[in-house]
Amino acid sequence: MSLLVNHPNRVKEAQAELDLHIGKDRLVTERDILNLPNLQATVKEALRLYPPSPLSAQHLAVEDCTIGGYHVEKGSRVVVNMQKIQRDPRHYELIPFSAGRRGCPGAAFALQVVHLTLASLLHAFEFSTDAPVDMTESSGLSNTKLGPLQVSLTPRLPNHLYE
Ligand code: HEM
Repeated sequence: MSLLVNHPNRVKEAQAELDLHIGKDRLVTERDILNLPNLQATVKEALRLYPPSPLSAQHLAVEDCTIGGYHVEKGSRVVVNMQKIQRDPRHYELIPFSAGRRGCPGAAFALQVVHLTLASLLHAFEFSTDAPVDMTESSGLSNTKLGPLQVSLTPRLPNHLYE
């Protein structure tokens, strides 16, 4: 949402897609998400630039192995810097939920909730701020904005849909 507020044209694009597929006479439902490629791309880009978990969990090497040309000794603990990889054009991969056998088992559920929440907010409200949103991140294992997001919301659907 913070990224979108800083890119008003992308908000307009996302809202145009919502108005086309859903209209203004009803609210978004989970079934609509498949028809919203622009919304899905927006979520992917936000997860690429600001993965909620920038580093993977620690993974223990159970045997000697080679990763990307580096020798990893049995017993080593390996942490993957996913945020760095996602921003590096030489190694670009979209892996906000990590990957492989120990990748996030909640990924499908998380995406379902994020898509529906973002779509519902964009469909139902216009967003405005006095100044660009400060994207400074706090330090820590999870990726949190240093300051809260403060925006003014204006309804953009008929009154009865907010009852
Ligand atoms: C946008 C939301 C979420 C993101 C970005 C995320 C990301 C991650 C990441 C990066 C890992 C580490 C995987 C690894 O190191 O290989 C992880 C692990 C895990 N996540 Fe999520 N997660 C999210 C939401 C959820 C939800 C909603 C659930 C449960 C309903 C969940 C349950 C778990 C569990 C149980 C693990 C540990 C898996 C294991 O060690 O085998 N996550 N998640």
